[in-house]
Amino acid sequence: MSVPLLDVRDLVVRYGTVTAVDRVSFSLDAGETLALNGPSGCGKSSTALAVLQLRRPDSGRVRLEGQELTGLSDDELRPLRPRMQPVFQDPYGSLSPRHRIRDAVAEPLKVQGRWGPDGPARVAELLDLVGLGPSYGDRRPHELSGGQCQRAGIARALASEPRLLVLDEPVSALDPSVRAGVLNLLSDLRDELGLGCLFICHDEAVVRHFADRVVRMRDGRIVTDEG
Ligand SMILES: Nc1ncnc2c1ncn2[C@@H]1O[C@H](COP(=O)(O)OP(=O)(O)OP(=O)(O)O)[C@@H](O)[C@H]1O
Repeated sequence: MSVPLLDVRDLVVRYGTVTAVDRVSFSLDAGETLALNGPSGCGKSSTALAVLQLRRPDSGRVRLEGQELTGLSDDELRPLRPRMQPVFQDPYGSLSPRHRIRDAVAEPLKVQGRWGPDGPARVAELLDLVGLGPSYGDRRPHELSGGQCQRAGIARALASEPRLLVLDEPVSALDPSVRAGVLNLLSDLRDELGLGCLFICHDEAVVRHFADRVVRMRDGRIVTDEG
């Protein structure tokens, strides 16, 4: 039996007396999109943060490609973090306003020791992959539209060569006219690169269109798991 890309078991996240995520379990394969859907406050973002280990879960397990993440120290997690990359709702929030897009996309390559003579070409390739021509590399985030900026954020995430994208409402802040373009880009990347996508989304129509499977949450718990 093959190991799932992501396996989450009995995940619990508490904020004081509030149990935001209450024994949530699901798994996700490479090349698959699993949506977490449900009303505001049901625990979707807390689940995403706990999967990414940006908010350590109070209990439960998170395994990425069979490797247990919970219980690892920050130092032990660091080399594994590139494998799981977040894309958040605010397209401008993930990019420093001071840096040109080219530098934002190059940064993970440099930090991870993968910057060499072919670095600039790799950055151009990543921008092309998300539908941004090379001239966008010269711009700063405020010189891009929300949709273009989200594309640049996706290019930066891809620079880490992730296996898993955790997409937390990636199109909710965008103009409705550009949402479909960004969603289609994400589906194409998922298919081309065999990425697993954990897709947090409150919009039922978007979820139906984009996800292979849907996990619905309410009050921190999973209420159904379709598919
Ligand atoms: N940092 C925090 N401190 C205290 N309580 C929090 C914190 N973050 C979330 N919560 C609470 O945890 C519960 C789940 O919130 P969470 O943001 O995970 O849900 P969500 O489904 O993503 O909601 P939304 O769609 O509105 O972002 C809510 O009751 C929320 O008020």
